[in-house]
Amino acid sequence: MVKVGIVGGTGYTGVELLRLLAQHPQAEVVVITSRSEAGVKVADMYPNLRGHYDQLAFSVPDTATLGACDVVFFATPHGVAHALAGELLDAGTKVIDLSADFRLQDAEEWAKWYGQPHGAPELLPEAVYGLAEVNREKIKAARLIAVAGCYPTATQLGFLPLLEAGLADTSRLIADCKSGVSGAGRGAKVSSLLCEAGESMMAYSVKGHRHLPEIAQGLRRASGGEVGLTFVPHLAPMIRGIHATLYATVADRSVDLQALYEKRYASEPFVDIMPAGSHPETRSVRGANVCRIAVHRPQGGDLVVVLSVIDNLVKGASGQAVQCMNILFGLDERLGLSHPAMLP
Ligand SMILES: NC(=O)C1=CN([C@@H]2O[C@H](COP(=O)(O)OP(=O)(O)OC[C@H]3O[C@@H](n4cnc5c(N)ncnc54)[C@H](OP(=O)(O)O)[C@@H]3O)[C@@H](O)[C@H]2O)C=CC1
Ligand SMILES: CC(=O)N[C@@H](CCC(=O)OP(=O)(O)O)C(=O)O
Repeated sequence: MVKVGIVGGTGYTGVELLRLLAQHPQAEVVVITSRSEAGVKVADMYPNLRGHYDQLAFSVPDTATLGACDVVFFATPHGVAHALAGELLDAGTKVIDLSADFRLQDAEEWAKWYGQPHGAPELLPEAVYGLAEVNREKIKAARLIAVAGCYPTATQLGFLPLLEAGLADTSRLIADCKSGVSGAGRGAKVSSLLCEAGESMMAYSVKGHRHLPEIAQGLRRASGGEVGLTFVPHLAPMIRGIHATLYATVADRSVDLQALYEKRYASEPFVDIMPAGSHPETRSVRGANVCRIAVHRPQGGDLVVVLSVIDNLVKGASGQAVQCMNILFGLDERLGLSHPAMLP
């Protein structure tokens, strides 16, 4: 059994980790932290977990207790893992960080986008970007994993086959993405209220969103050169889900894009290339660790449109983190993650 600790157990990604790990046959959550709910039993706060974690209670973060775990997940706001990861790694505990603390390789770029100095630049060289579909071998040997962000997961998985094959004009890529409101976290915010987010939709951070450098970093790695990316996120009136509509110019009209995508992801357990002409819905991945992709070339022209959907809390965060844990500990990658999505 892998002994698991979770820092930040009361947020949406923390409780989603608990839900997924409740069915994991080879992992046991032994520590879960919350400063505000210390002493409260997990199943008293989250009744969906009754019968699964009846003895487990929140405790204040303590590196000695967390350091006795095999792996610690950080489901915390940006900056928290910077402060604690080093001590845990020294204690021999693996760290899987769901925040963006170690996703950007350049500490100065991180500071620019996150508005604070990077708190642990010395750990950046060993941090492995947690997107199994590009980094599986590195994840196997990692101590510190920076789980890919939600928009970056949907966007990178959608663009990768085109970029790796050198088919797209990388100077002009467009990612038009919609997210459910749970992407904003559980903290109270006016913009997350039902009366603000329901029955309405809006773009935000068009000038520059902090996921732009993360996506661009991944696309540069895939294409082997600079990329020109326009990324526009939108808040959509749903709870879970990301829908990415991706645009790229592919001058060679003879390429069989369906075959290209099917081949690229043929051995990936969590990427589903849908039949030609499909329109994947976010509800088809709700609760599941799956990215469903459809590739289109409208009117047979130069412009390729890729549709990519994930559940932001599963393949975009906690499911992806469990997938990384499975790889890291030499387990079957699908453990705890093979359930289908919820419909309706
Ligand atoms: N929501 C989403 O769809 C996605 C979120 N993420 C990332 O995952 C992380 C968590 O997100 P989410 O679950 O939405 O976050 P929330 O804001 O909902 O939850 C944050 C959790 O962190 C704890 N926490 C806050 N400050 C500290 C601190 N200084 N030290 C220790 N614990 C702290 C809180 O508990 P307490 O204050 O009681 O200690 C709480 O349990 C974020 O970095 C987010 O960007 C990544 C992908 C998708
Ligand atoms: C709808 C919404 O607000 N989404 C969040 C992104 C989700 C998230 O938490 O970002 P990380 O993956 O970097 O952790 C945002 O735009 O800031």
